[in-house]
Amino acid sequence: MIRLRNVTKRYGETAAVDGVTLEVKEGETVVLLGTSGCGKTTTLKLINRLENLSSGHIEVAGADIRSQKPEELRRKIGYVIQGAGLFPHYTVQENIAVVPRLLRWDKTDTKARTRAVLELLGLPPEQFLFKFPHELSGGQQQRVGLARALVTDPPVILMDEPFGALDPITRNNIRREFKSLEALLHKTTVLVTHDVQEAFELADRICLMDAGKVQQLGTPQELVFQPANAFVTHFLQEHLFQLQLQVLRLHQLRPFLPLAPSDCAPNTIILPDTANVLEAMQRLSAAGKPQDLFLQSATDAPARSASVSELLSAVARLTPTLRL
Ligand SMILES: Nc1ncnc2c1ncn2[C@@H]1O[C@H](COP(=O)(O)OP(=O)(O)OP(=O)(O)O)[C@@H](O)[C@H]1O
Repeated sequence: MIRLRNVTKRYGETAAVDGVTLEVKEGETVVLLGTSGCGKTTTLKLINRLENLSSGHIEVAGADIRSQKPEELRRKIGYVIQGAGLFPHYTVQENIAVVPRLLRWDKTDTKARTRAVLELLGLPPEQFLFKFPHELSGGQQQRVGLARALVTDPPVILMDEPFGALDPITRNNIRREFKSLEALLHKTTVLVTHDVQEAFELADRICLMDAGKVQQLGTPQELVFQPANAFVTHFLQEHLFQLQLQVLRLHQLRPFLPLAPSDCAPNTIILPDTANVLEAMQRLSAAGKPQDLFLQSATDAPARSASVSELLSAVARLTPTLRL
């Protein structure tokens, strides 16, 4: 759906983006991750032509971006920026209608679609349509920003630090909601963040950048267990144990876990074996007393159960097998 080939952007002598090759498949979420100044935002802006390429090629939906007018290209792309970027003197309704108005949509259609998209994002229209941005919380503003990007139902969404301006708790909550949003499920998405946790939570694949170059493009599990070079190892080091637990699914631990007893204790925590190990640990520790976890499987594989220590020792036995 989006293809970057050997993309470079120079500002004078500096290459902000330096020979980036990257493909984002239809329906996939790729997260551009890296420290400040590594070229994430510039890469995003090259895709929707807010910046022009110095060299290389970018295709969106099979067509070279330079073969189409920027307005035409941007019709296929929703863009969400940090701090939502709402117009302060426009109401929520007017903010969301900006693009439909440019596209000369029928007013009744725009209103209906605006209401639908607000509902989708958990903002009851009767309560929010006529509010101004300063009357909204940061999280609500962010959702309006997302509504604005989604209102024309574009196949591609670009997001630049969409949760960057929020406090950590709101950020976590919105991120969780956002992940389960039906409206975003099938969109081809490129999201920029410098937050490692956020990248690992949201990405199908992560593109880790440094100094304008791609250091590794891979699934979260590949980055953790098969880092491409010393930079990747060093970048993830601080969070490594948590990331390992986050990328491992319970079903991967199956061979190393005891068979469940035939009678499941009444206070057992039941989780599907597609859940990640971190979630399982969090559930077990939140219980406040020793409990067992029961793994529920969609297949008819024999049932497994585990205590915290059994989970940890299964992780220790599995992880060496995942390294190159
Ligand atoms: N318009 C510009 N003119 C000159 N240099 C620029 C311009 N835009 C970006 N740069 C430089 O290009 C490099 C990459 O910037 P970019 O904004 O893409 O990084 P980033 O990874 O998104 O950083 P951040 O997380 O801080 O937003 C930086 O060194 C920046 O100073």
